[in-house]
Amino acid sequence: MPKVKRERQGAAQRKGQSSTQQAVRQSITFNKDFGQHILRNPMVVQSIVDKAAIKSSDVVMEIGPGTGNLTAKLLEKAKKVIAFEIDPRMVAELRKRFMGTPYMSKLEIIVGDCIKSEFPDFDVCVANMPYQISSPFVFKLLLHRKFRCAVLMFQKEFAERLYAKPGDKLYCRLSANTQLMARVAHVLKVGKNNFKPPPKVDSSVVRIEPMNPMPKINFVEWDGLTRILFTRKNKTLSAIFKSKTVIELLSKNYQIYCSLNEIMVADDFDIKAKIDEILTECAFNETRARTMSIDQFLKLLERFNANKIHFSS
Ligand SMILES: C[S@@+](CC[C@H](N)C(=O)[O-])C[C@H]1O[C@@H](n2cnc3c(N)ncnc32)[C@H](O)[C@@H]1O
Repeated sequence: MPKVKRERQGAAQRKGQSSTQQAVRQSITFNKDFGQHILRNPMVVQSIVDKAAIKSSDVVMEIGPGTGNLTAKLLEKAKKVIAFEIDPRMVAELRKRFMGTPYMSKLEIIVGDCIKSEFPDFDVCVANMPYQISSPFVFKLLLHRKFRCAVLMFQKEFAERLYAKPGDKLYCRLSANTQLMARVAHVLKVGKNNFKPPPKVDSSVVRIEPMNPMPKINFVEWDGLTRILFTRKNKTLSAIFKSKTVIELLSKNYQIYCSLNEIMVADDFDIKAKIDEILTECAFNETRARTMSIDQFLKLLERFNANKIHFSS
């Protein structure tokens, strides 16, 4: 072994690090394209695992185990850990780290992109994942539904949008979509220096618990409504539903739904009058998306759909 490697190893041993951790430190160059920022603060690792409240009967799905700092703690608690890792070099490091330990039999590694792969059955999800996949991952996870909780690290600003409340500056479509399907709580802020190499941004950990039962709604309709409202989140609903583009879209769908139900085909005037009636009945004329609660969106959607006004054709 070259002299410099032996010396580094000696220093690491004095700091009480295991030989597997040292091997990892010496052999990997981190790939920015895969968002590889290794969590190196054991206290943060422990807080994440504690918040996940893992039972000994749980299957944990981990996204992006990297060199395995979180994985090691998850394996201590869970019945099984299924880890998605896109980078084969990291997979090799993981195998090196856990090979020959009692944990290896509890660890299943899926080599590939977690966004493009089907999720296995799991109870708890834990992830310090690359921030570029945050948004598609959250939606994939929420639509998967069948899990108890997820404890996830995100870029701080993304996390803040997940749990922002109506009226908060960061409240947006992401907040409403997420909170429709889950309870989201902030767990911990994590500064850049807790990672190696340090990212350019600060991070936050959130805990997500899917609603049980999930609201029984048509998500395409929900998405259509919230998309229209949040792209104009500072405008009153009354102004939004007077806009030519919005009325054109809704009239087209209205005609389709009316003819499906063998109702006489309506013109733009009919739909405008109906929308006016609904907004007045719900007292939403002066309401703006940026202050609307999930229940208010649901109420508006229900009233629109009950009157054959749809956001998808
Ligand atoms: C921020 S690092 C975290 C590593 C480790 N969990 C930790 O906390 O130290 C993100 C990890 O996710 C992996 N990764 C990136 N994109 C991925 C994807 N689409 N699917 C699965 N893993 C991915 C990277 O290779 C990297 O190991």
